[in-house]
Amino acid sequence: MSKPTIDLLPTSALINEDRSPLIIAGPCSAESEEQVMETARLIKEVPGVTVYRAGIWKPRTRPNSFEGIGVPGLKWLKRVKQETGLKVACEVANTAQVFEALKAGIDILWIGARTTVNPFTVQEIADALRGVDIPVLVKNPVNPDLQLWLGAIERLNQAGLKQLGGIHRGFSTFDNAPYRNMPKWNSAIEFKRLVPELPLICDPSHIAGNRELLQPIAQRAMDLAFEGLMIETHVDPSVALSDASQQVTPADLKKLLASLRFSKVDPETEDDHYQLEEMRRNIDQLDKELMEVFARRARLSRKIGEYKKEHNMAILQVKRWDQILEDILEKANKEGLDEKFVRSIFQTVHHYSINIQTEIVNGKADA
Ligand SMILES: O=C(O)C(=O)C[C@]1(C(=O)O)C=C[C@@H](O)C=C1
Repeated sequence: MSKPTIDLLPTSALINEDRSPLIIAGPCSAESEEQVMETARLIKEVPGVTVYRAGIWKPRTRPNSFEGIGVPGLKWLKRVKQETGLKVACEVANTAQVFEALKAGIDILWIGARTTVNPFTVQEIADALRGVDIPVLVKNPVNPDLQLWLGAIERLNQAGLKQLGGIHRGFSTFDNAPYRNMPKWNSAIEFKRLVPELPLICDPSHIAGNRELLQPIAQRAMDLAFEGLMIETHVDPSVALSDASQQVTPADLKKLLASLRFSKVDPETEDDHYQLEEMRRNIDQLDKELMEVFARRARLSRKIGEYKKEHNMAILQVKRWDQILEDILEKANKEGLDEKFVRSIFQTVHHYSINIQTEIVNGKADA
């Protein structure tokens, strides 16, 4: 996947000056003025939180559930801003909502996962924001499609928005257990590799779907050098009108944040990392050796492919493959390597070998 160029401001409301993680907290939905204000007063006391979030319009899967308080809730967010000094953020999903949010002086907007999937809507939102200098966070689309996610960010950027960021809220797949949305950390890592300049915030609440998993997910995000966290926080989650099981109290948010290990992002800025450099050179050497071994294996597979063609033999030799895998896993076990890891590598290697031979035998690779 080619790396897109996103033109961002060097400083933005989405990046803390000291590069500490941006912490966004607040209820899933604004429900009443009292709930919004009470939650905000308590969140204000949680160290690290600088942005208050609340859903004003809620895209619900089924009708007849709470779909958000709508425009009146914006006034409450304005009050939060005035009385606590926290920045305020809400989701927008169409142009009418964009205009209302801008009118109310909302500081940060975000685009939800169900909106990111639709380039028409994203383009309409981008057009509505043309010429407005407001930070916008874009949640990943529901499906694990990085191009769609990047495309939404590019649309906003091309409309002149230069304070942008992503929110990783997990992906909906066939089997999400034990999560509400699969984190697919590899996709997040690939996203970071493609747009390293773009701040990436993790939303453990929507990945987890329950309070219990929040801490390990948030820790993983910090270990993967995410630039921030968005955590749904409600003064009393037991009576929340939406997503009750994934919200925490401000007191629990404080405990959760205090439990996290925040590591230094870029060790290369330090002078004294000879040992690390030495180990990295060794890793680079091993990777080179792995490549050479893969190349030798591929050449052998090609030769076997030619032999199979000549002797009209089937490409897949299932007994042999079964034996190879069994031997490899036994060896992996002895070496103390994770079986799942080794199995998936060798399945990929075998699949590649089958493709090489298919091209030789049939003149084209399979899917
Ligand atoms: O042993 C063979 O017949 C091979 O072609 C090698 C190989 C492999 O790459 O491991 C490839 C295809 C077969 O299904 C089994 C094994």
